[in-house]
Amino acid sequence: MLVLPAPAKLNLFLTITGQRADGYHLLQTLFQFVDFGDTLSFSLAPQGQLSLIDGPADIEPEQNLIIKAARLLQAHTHTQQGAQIKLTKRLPMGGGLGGGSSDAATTLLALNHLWQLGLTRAALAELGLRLGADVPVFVHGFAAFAEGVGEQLTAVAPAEPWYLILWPDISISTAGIFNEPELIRNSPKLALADWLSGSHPQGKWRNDCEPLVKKRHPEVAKLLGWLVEYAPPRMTGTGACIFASFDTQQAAEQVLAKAPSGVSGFVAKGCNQSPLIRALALR
Ligand SMILES: C[C@@](CO)(OP(=O)(O)O)[C@H](O)COP(=O)(O)OP(=O)(O)OC[C@H]1O[C@@H](n2ccc(N)nc2=O)[C@H](O)[C@@H]1O
Ligand SMILES: Nc1ncnc2c1ncn2[C@@H]1O[C@H](COP(=O)(O)OP(=O)(O)O)[C@@H](O)[C@H]1O
Repeated sequence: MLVLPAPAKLNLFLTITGQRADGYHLLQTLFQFVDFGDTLSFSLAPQGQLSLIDGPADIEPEQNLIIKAARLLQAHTHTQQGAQIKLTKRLPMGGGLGGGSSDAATTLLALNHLWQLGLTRAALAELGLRLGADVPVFVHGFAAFAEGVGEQLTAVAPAEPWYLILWPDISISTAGIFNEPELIRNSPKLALADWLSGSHPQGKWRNDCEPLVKKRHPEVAKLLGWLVEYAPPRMTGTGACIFASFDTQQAAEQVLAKAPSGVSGFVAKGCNQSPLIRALALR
């Protein structure tokens, strides 16, 4: 049996610089992983059979990105092999932590290993992009400045602080936010060096989705207003998760312990190499 993590990602900043003809948005974002997420277990099954244990009840197995990733790999390689996959879900869905995309990436890497397919990381990332714009960064597993729809990656090494990650009890649809006419879509496109030196005119840690999400989801605005009393808060992706960085685990835990009722969260360490890649390298 192969047991592997599917870590969360944070968008340390995120701007939208335009839109493609197919409707997808052009982004500039900084992805970093944290050492907390879902866990997946894989064992071999005969005759191409695929099954998922403990998938979220509100997602049909065939709609789950885990099964979609496995089927895509089967179709691409014509393998006759199957798998039984068990999911331990810890990340909130629709939280901007990329849990579904991370589950898909872990599935692609795990089954490539288990089925001995020999596909390269680049080939798996290309397949993954068909499942979601966020999948390639999880397949490559290095902290990255991303452009395009989030798939053009440049490795970077931002500081690795402790993060407090919090969310109100809501789920936000990524497609819903990207479909809103009011969304900021014309941020200036900056060179990576300018981003890193903090010379963005609208602030180094900007997230263009935040003003709209705050307007549509007052719970997020309220939580950002609460966290700012302790540390500068940011939002990841299209929300609903918000986060702040701390020098120590203890400092982050102390704020978590004071979180208002109805708010969930965890403390995790930022990591520039994904826990998934680390776990695979140790095998
Ligand atoms: C916004 C980001 C930032 O990291 O994070 P999340 O908030 O979802 O975690 C991602 O780009 C999300 O990636 P992912 O969640 O894989 O999105 P997808 O499934 O590919 O797309 C969902 C929908 O969002 C819109 N979409 C997504 C990405 C993008 N660059 N432009 C878009 O317009 C499209 O309408 C698409 O139908
Ligand atoms: N294994 C999975 N885990 C989470 N969400 C999944 C999964 N498979 C499909 N989905 C769908 O993908 C959507 C986006 O999920 P997720 O990646 O967790 O959030 P976000 O894109 O906001 O970071 C969910 O609302 C759900 O409908």
